[in-house]
Amino acid sequence: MSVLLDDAPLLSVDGLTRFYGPRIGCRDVSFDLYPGEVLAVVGESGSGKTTLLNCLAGRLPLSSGNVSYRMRDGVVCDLALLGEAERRFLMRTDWGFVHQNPADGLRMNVSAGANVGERLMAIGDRHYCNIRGSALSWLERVEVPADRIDDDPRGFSGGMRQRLQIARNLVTAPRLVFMDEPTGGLDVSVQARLLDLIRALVADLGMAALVVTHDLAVARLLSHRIMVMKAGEVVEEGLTDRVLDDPHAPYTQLLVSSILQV
Ligand SMILES: Nc1ncnc2c1ncn2[C@@H]1O[C@H](COP(=O)(O)OP(=O)(O)OP(=O)(O)O)[C@@H](O)[C@H]1O
Repeated sequence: MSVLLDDAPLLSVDGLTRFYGPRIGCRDVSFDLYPGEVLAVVGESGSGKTTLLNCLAGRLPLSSGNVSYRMRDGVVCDLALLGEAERRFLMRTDWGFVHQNPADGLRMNVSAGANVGERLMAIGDRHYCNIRGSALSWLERVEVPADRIDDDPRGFSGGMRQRLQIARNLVTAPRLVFMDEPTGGLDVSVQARLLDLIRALVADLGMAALVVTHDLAVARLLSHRIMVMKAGEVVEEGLTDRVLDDPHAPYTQLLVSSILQV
């Protein structure tokens, strides 16, 4: 995949380190993410992918390092200095977070339409007809049948729930979306359709995304760039096709040749 990049990074990460007591979660991770760019983070279980994602999304405090984000008005903010209310506002508007388990990202006891509409209300939309109309068009976009708009997601299949979670996240046109194993736990055929959908939406909306996955095929399909982690540290980073076709680090070579089960 290729992408035309803005010249200033959206997210800049410098020396991000997170310990759990004496145990390393991730150490000295640095990278820039540009608008419209999709970065995959891969590595075997315990390599620090989730820790990194949670630190970036403000769900875990850093032990050291710095994460800065370029706001819509162009101002670059140190995320550690944002207040809780500002961070929550960012999370509801300019960012999305797609969880592996849709139940973690949806309100399971409210309707599909309300799940999507709620995010619009968070950015100030109060007009019922507009909200319902946008919810309906997003449900169509993610291939949830329109006649399910008033049903709650408890009655949805795993794939439908995940598509609804994606609609809920994308309805506010976020500039950055974090995805944690977005197709994990789904049947292979459901995964393939969902991946096509995510790929098309990310490209259409021009969002940046950070996708954590243990599946190199997912990384290949979705990402422009890939970062390979081992034992909490980045061992290789580069354009996805280059890294997967010509891995330099011995660990990446093992991953690619599937000797390691990630
Ligand atoms: N809450 C915690 N308390 C203590 N150690 C933790 C905690 N969460 C993660 N760790 C440790 O941090 C390291 C990185 O774990 P992390 O969950 O980030 O890896 P991962 O690559 O996301 O793994 P998986 O793919 O299995 O989710 C591991 O050694 C793990 O045991």
